[in-house]
Amino acid sequence: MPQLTRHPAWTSLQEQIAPALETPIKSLFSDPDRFDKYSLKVQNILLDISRNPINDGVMNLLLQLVREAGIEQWRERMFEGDIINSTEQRAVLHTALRNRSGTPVLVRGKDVMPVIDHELKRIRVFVNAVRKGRWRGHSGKRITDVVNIGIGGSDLGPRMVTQALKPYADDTLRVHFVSNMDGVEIANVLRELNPERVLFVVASKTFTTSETITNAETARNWLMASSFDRRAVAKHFVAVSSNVEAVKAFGIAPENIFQMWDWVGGRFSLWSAIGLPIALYLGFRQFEELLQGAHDMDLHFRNAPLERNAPIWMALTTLWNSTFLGRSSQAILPYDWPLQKFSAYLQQAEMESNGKSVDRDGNPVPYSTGSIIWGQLGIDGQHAFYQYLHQSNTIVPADFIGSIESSTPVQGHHEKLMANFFAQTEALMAGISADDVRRDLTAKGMAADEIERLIPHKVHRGNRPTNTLLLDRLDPRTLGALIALYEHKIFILGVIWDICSFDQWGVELGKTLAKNILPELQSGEIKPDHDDSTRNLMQYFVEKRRQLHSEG
Ligand SMILES: O=P(O)(O)OC[C@H]1O[C@](O)(CO)[C@@H](O)[C@@H]1O
Repeated sequence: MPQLTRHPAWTSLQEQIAPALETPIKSLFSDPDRFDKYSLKVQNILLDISRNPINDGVMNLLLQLVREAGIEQWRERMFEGDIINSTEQRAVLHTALRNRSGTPVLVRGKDVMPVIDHELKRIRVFVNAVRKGRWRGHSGKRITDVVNIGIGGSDLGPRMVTQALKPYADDTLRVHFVSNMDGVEIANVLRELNPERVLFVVASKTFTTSETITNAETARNWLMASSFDRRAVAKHFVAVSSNVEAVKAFGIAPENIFQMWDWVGGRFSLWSAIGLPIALYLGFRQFEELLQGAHDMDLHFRNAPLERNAPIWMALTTLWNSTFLGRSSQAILPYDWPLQKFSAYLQQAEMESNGKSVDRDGNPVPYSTGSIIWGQLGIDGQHAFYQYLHQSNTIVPADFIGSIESSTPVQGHHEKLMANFFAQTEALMAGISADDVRRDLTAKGMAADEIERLIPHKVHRGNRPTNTLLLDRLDPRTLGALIALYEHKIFILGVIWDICSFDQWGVELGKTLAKNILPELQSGEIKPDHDDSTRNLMQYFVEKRRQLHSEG
């Protein structure tokens, strides 16, 4: 498979860079059909990409490029369970986890749907038992609180979704999340809980992740300290993992282990038993709705023509803005309070997947790959970093996500929120010229010399690209579709960039070094083979710590 730069469309697109940078986006709207051409409705999501520096010629070339990169073949290979995670020799089948169509999916000739359905059934039975009070704590009390212990993909998905769908939860169970190695987090969570009524879900695909195992051990000690016998673990701990032996060694009974498989990447795993906290919190039916929404998006991605295919559009706008126009970051800006964690979730999904610099064959790629994903709730961001978005010299393409109906309507709020939503994307594209500033200030009666002094500060150059995603409302099905939309975008970009989006070797080196450093911090004997800075800092840490301890 040739690298991106060898495709004919790559060369043609290079010639389009200068004109795209010189052409104001708003001038592209001289085409009266632009909005219709560059917006589409998929499930309950209206996607508008018209405010990007992309004209019809560029769009055609981008579509040619994605075809030349073999997206149609790669897409089928993914859905069909082919081994496309080449460095780990694995299939990539988060789509099978939400396959509601009843069709088989073969991995190395074996249908994986029966094991997926079996595990889903186990989740349903377990969730119903806990929620209805048939599954009780060791002392016979009803479970009231679920604590998910996991990190990265074993945390961010369930954490984001449970928050996003809070309006759909009842009062049956509370959920809490512990991911951080800093003991402050677990201490804060445990302080609020009654050990007789807690269910811990230890979520770790590998069950070797040091943060998770450390937190799980602390939770188990806390449980034991409250005068329970060891058998209590069976009623208060379940695990989700593909490493059954390690979970058993930890002391969790085999019947309390929910399975995941090596063909599910951690950051794509909320559709598996990693979603257990979601199902416990919302009930199994709502979890199924989430799966259904994602499956509907899968069908759209698989079947809609590339010309009007939402994940393809999302990928192409990012590709054009980043690899071609050099805009290396992308802001995710939800105007839906429940989507608070959405940018953090996408940060892992996209940056862990596409932050690569060699192609599938290990050759360096001569172009930038994955964007820097960041963001927060848009309305709060307006009072924090939007100044930068509007007037700095760095252009940050942004996705604006809002809903037509609030999932928790409160009189007088939603229109005001959405007025800001529409205003910001309009301002980012259109800006305000010196003439307009002059006219405004003159109308306000300001003195001419004062006006001229202020003009350069008040001008907004505009021309900043945005995508708008307008949801009917943030319900489980729509959220499922929204997440799947971004997952496919990530996949498509990986195909175009010719990188392996499904491994994450870049997280390993730091983990290995931390393992080596730990005994040195514990013993206080710092080895000479660190670089000077690391050695001196560790030495300072050890000595200062000793001193602080001795001072009490
Ligand atoms: O589920 P596990 O195996 O504990 O891994 C947690 C996270 O750690 C990572 O491997 C990165 O360190 C992620 O890819 C993963 O989501």
